[in-house]
Amino acid sequence: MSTRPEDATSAPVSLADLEARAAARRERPAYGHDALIACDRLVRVFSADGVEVQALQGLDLLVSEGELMALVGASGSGKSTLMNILAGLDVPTAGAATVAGRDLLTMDARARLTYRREVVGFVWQQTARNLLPYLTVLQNVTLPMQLRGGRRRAARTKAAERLLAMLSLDHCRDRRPHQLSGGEQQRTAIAVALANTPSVLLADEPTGELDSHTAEQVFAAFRTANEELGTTIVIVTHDQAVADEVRRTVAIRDGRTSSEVLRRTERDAATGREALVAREYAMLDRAGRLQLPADYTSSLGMAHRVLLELESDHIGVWPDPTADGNTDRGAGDGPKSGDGTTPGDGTTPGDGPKSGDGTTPGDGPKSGDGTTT
Ligand SMILES: Nc1ncnc2c1ncn2[C@@H]1O[C@H](COP(=O)(O)OP(=O)(O)OP(=O)(O)O)[C@@H](O)[C@H]1O
Repeated sequence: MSTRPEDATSAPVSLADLEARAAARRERPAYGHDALIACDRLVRVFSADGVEVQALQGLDLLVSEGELMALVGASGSGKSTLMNILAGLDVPTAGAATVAGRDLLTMDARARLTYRREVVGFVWQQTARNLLPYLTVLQNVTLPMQLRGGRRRAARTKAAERLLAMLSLDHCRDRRPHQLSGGEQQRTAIAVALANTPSVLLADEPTGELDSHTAEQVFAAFRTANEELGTTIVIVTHDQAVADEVRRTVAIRDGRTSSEVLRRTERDAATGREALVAREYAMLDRAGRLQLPADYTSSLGMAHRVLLELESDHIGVWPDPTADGNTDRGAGDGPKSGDGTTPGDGTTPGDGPKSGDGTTPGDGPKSGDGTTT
């Protein structure tokens, strides 16, 4: 049975009730309080030739310590803008962003420099941006340690050699970047980015210029860093193979996080076989906004206005029955159960969670929905 908002009994609210609500809100932990990266309604507006471009339009993103995740999105969706902000190279117009407890909006120039040297490491697509051509691999890796200061030369060399060994680059130690393959250059870039043991490693299209086999090796280096050093890693990528390899892929659309794919290994109860199952989730932002996938809405002719119905365990979304082309159903008819439009009857997108399958609500659509790999 549906529970419409107007069904709720509206008892008078006393001043004491309001005070209790306000106190409960104050005591609630802040948004993203336990995340390593927390972006809260992040906005970045660029002005060029008198025209304003809203590159980020209230983007929310939380990344936990120790995660290895990918960011994907069409060209112009705002990925690089976000990465530049997280790297401390750009400042958002509005919103809030913290990384490892550093407030990215209020840092002064000095704090920003320390942040870039010690808290984040980055790997860019272009090798020229990652490595100094006239230094050897070992010198490239020890340079950030030297700039940070505090360690003797022998300790720096030892730490750099450990990183090179971890990333299978020992043989490249004394070579210059032009004497390395594309994959070795990017793995060296990872070693440089890890030199000062940052909390977060950011990578913008790190496999963009590599063939698939080499890209695999570079991705393996990120995984090694994540597993052996516990570094939190965020990779912007167009490479579906990379996106498929991580447990969490966040999609950015029009300057906001729009959907997430979470992957986990599940064992088939009947066969005992393990399989990687991927599920796509839509993101509900802090203002309660939800971006429905464009292919879902267009397949049902949804535009501008949709009908919502609150059920005990889900919310139904239906095309506006009063819109042109939907005149067969009267205004306000709403989706009645048993009329063939109720979720679960196989006619709604995604078909909703199935009952009796032993999974909890929120598990999302089951195999056969196109998201299972
Ligand atoms: N410095 C700038 N001045 C003006 N507009 C900018 C600037 N940087 C980015 N933009 C605009 O902001 C939007 C987001 O750009 P961004 O580079 O973040 O997208 P992206 O998702 O990284 O794209 P791509 O995958 O092509 O690199 C685009 O419309 C872009 O033109």
